[in-house]
Amino acid sequence: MPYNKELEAAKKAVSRAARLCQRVQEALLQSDVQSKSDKTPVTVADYGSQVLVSFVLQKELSSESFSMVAEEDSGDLRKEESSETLRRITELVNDTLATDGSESINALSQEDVLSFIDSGKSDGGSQGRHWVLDPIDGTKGFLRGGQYAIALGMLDEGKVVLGVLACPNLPITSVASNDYLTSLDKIGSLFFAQVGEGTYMQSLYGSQSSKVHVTGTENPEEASFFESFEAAHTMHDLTSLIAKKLGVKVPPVRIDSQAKYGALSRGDGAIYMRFPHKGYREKIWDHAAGCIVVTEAGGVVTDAAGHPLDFSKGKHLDVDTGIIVTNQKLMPALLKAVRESLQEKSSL
Ligand SMILES: Nc1ncnc2c1ncn2[C@@H]1O[C@H](COP(=O)(O)O)[C@@H](O)[C@H]1OP(=O)(O)O
Ligand SMILES: [Mg+2]
Ligand SMILES: [Mg+2]
Ligand SMILES: [Mg+2]
Repeated sequence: MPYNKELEAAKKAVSRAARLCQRVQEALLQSDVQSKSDKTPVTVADYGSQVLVSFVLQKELSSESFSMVAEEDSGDLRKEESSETLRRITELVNDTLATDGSESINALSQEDVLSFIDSGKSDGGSQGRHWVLDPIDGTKGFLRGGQYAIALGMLDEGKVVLGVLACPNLPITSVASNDYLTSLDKIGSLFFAQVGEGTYMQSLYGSQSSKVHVTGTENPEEASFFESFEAAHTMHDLTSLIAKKLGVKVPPVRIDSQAKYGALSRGDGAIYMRFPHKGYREKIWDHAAGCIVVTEAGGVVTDAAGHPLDFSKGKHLDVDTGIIVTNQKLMPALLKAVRESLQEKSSL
């Protein structure tokens, strides 16, 4: 398969980054939380995860040219007041690499750490290959001890051709209802897909993978839907109006991050809706990996007008109003419910 080598490197990279994130989540200290200039929480784990993914990909694929579009940059970390944070990230990255133990490497210096973060500075686009990384997607979920994902995709000529989602807190069995919050099942799911080859899932700690499919349901009354946990990230009133019009009976399952795409790809729920508040612009790293994981599992991802997502335009995704995800059978009815709800809302 054309992207096998890249897929193996991507799985290795996100699995390592997931271990680093778990260590930080377990020992989450107030001092690990910083604020970027846009006021979103960013932790040593976001930076550390980006360093590890970047490091592993470049090491495993050393013969290929490397371009990556990633969420974090080193600007704030280069400021004097961040020297303790930079020291902690460097220590965390080196400890994670050392406890992995699979190969001997020289410890990374603080300068190496900054430069691995900055190797995610590409703008992507419609030509050549570009990795697309969200080192921690769902930072708010991460800080709350909830769901988050390390999301890594690859673009080739503007199309997403592979995607890997590590979801360290997602049970490997279904999260079809809000009971997942108290699930005692084994947690840690890894989803991966490459174009034309389907989507697979395995435990984050095992190698046995199995093919997954979106649900085949045609009946909205049986369909459950996923949406953001955070009300600031999606209009919960709009999604509940759409769900009502469609005939969905069960309450929404609220999960942080692209773990929603993973859960949908294995049929835990049938619909994912995301309608950010006015003025928010979507980024490619928030959807690239999730999008291919769902489409290769038989699902459909479009904007509110039914257009496929276009990842070839740089860092941003320009979508009409919001993003909707479901299976092929339910999509026509979902699009109709979305259209009617948006009209109703705009006439209020
Ligand atoms: N105001 C906002 N509206 C919508 N999405 C946001 C907003 N602020 C941050 N995000 C991003 O939304 C995604 C999480 O959405 P959710 O968990 O609700 O599905 C994350 O990528 C998060 O960024 P980040 O990667 O920094 O956590
Ligand atoms: Mg962020
Ligand atoms: Mg994100
Ligand atoms: Mg992030």
